Amino acid sequence: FVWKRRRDALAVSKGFPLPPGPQRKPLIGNVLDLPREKAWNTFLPWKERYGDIIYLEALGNGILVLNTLEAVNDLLDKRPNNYSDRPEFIMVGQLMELNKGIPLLQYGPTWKQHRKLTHIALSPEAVKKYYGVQEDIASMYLNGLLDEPQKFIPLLRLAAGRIVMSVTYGLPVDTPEDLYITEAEETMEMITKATLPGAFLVDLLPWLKHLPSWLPFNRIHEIGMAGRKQIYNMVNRPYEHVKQEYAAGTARPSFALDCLESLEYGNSKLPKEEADEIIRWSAGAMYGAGGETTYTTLLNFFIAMSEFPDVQAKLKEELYRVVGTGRLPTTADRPNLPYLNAAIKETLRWRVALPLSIARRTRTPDFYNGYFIPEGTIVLPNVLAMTVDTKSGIPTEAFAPERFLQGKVKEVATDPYLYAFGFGRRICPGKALGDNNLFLLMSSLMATMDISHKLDANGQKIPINPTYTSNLVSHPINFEVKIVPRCPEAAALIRERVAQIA
Ligand code: HEM
Repeated sequence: FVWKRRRDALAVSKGFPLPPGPQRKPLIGNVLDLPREKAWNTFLPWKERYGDIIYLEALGNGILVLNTLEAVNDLLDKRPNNYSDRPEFIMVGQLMELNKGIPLLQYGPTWKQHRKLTHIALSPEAVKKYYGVQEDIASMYLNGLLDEPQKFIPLLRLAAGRIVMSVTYGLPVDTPEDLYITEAEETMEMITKATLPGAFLVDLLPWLKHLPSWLPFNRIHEIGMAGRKQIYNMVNRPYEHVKQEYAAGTARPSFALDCLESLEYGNSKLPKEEADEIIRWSAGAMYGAGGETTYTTLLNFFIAMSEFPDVQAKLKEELYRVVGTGRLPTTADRPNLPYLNAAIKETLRWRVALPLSIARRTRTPDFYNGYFIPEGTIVLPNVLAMTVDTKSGIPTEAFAPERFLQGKVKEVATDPYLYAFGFGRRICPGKALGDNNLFLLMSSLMATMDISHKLDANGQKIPINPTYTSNLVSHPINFEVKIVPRCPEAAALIRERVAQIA
């Protein structure tokens, strides 16, 4: 550590300063400048003060905030060997062993093996076989809304969870909540809490993990082991289920089945146990990565539709004109729905689900635009800053799909697909699948439901002022909207569609 600091200092003294940022205090650096919650809100105005890249230091750890797409592309896309590692999480990653899954795996041969499987099983071509499952689950969600519209949030969680479970393990679309899904939800909640900054002292002082477990007051290993058990259950149970079905020849199409076949499970060049481990953990990573992101983006869509009824009216007009009112939209309709496609982009931009993406870490020292970036620096793409639209002329706070439509504005806003799903070699491998989730859920909601503010006893609109969580995936909580079928025929359409599900 001392050697590293010396070398860093040397480079700085050679005329390469660290990037600009708030003044660092001796020893503690910028600890007092960093908020405990939603750091992205603090970073946003800093862009104006310090520029496109900002450097901070907290207890000896360097943090680089990249405020523009250009800086992110220059470093994460064009220098992948140096910018594709993840920061080390001691409690969740090492002690609970979550770093066996793709999102936390360090860039290297094991990560590459996992990613190869995701390319085979989640490529835009491969995920076409899940369109039917996604359409079924979207219509089941609408059916749930007919019966219990006030439960639109838990029902959405269930729908997002079912899609991931069906796609990953081939579980039936009506998989009951208590079969794997509740367990996965509880595990994800535990992981989310454990990764909040400051949750565990051992993440700030890694040497604590070497303290023997028998020491009084040392609960690090006990907590780590309990978390590990929970994570192992989440990863193992559905995988063992699909393996049994595979052996019996009854497995439905799924990510796990594709992987088992592509590695010619049991007959692979890789030793069987190694192949087994790779499939188990690459499948096990999907729930955490795919469920919450879909759910969060849709919640923001519900808010936008209530707050911007004129956009909702335009979406409906387009759907009635293109799809008609006699059936629900399917993925095949997508190319004919430009306004809806622009609304999906706008939902990804308006309240971006991962405002700081997923952090990276530099492997070696680097130089960029005359600045020095030390080895081991945590790199945060400031995606929130990228969502600020200064090009189209439409205020950035407005929910306006028009900002992405050629001919409607002088210059279209930056395409959110360039930042919402990550960057470079670690870009989201579930992008095609996740994007189709968004399309099907949003289009079928617009085709059948009216979404608006709830009214109080005096008939006044109840304002929607959600709080946003401070998690990696920041979702809105504590809000309500009114959801009603647009007409009895739309309700009947949903019931008929659900009755067709085998
Ligand atoms: C609206 C939906 C989604 C959004 C907005 C989203 C966004 C992201 C982002 C921002 C990253 C970080 C990439 C980086 O480090 O540069 C990521 C990674 C990842 N996503 Fe997604 N995602 C979505 C859906 C999904 C789905 C449906 C799956 C799989 C079923 C999935 C699987 C993954 C995995 C495995 C990673 C880790 C990749 C790695 O570290 O190499 N995502 N996603």
